[in-house]
Amino acid sequence: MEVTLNLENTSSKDISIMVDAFRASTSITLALGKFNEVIPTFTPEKAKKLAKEKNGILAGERMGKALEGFDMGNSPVEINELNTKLKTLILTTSNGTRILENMKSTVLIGCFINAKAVAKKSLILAKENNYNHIDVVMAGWKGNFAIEDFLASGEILYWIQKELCENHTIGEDFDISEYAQSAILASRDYKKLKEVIYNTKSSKRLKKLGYEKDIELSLKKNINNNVAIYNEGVLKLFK
Ligand SMILES: O=C(O)[C@H](CS(=O)(=O)O)OP(=O)(O)O
Ligand SMILES: [Mg+2]
Repeated sequence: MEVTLNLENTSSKDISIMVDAFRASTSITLALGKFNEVIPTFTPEKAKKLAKEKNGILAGERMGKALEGFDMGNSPVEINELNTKLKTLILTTSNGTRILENMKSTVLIGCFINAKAVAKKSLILAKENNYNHIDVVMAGWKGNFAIEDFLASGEILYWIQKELCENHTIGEDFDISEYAQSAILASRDYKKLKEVIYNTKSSKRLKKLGYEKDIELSLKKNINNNVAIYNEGVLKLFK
């Protein structure tokens, strides 16, 4: 079993865990507690068209700001407070949903709030399908490194490493890349982690737009067991 970490593009044909802590992964994870399915689109135009066809809630942002004519932006707090009978959420975001387009492996969605759950599910999926490569893929910001995704990936990788160490021998049965090991090490001091993330460009941009509560919620560790799996263009709960 090979466990790696990448930015934006996956190196695995087996399993990729897309990590966009602020905010697409957190939004999708919480949305699957409200909706049967989340359909990510790569453009706002496609999102509008699909929302009509599917009679779904239309959610999306660019640069953090809710898109004109949409029902809502990409706020996990707002998604969590939704009260709707509709069963489909259409979501288009600047980074997280966009990078799904090029992923040819089985894709799970990870973030701080479901880190332990997505780590466990990825190993179950690997075992069931005889997969040998789990790649954690940071969404970043417009192709650039974003520390919140690095540290959220570190939390997910910590649980993958813990599970593997309990049942296997490192270096013989599995290998964790040095990049992935760096994320695990960097994510261990939770107090320091929150301090650093609250002062990032992403946090400053979201605070300026009035989304401070999204930052707070997205940084909570392991409060939710929803794990989304991406199949034929649709995100559903991986049961
Ligand atoms: O909606 C978000 O939080 C971000 C946009 S930005 O980084 O705030 O500009 O999109 P995401 O695709 O969730 O990273
Ligand atoms: Mg983001």
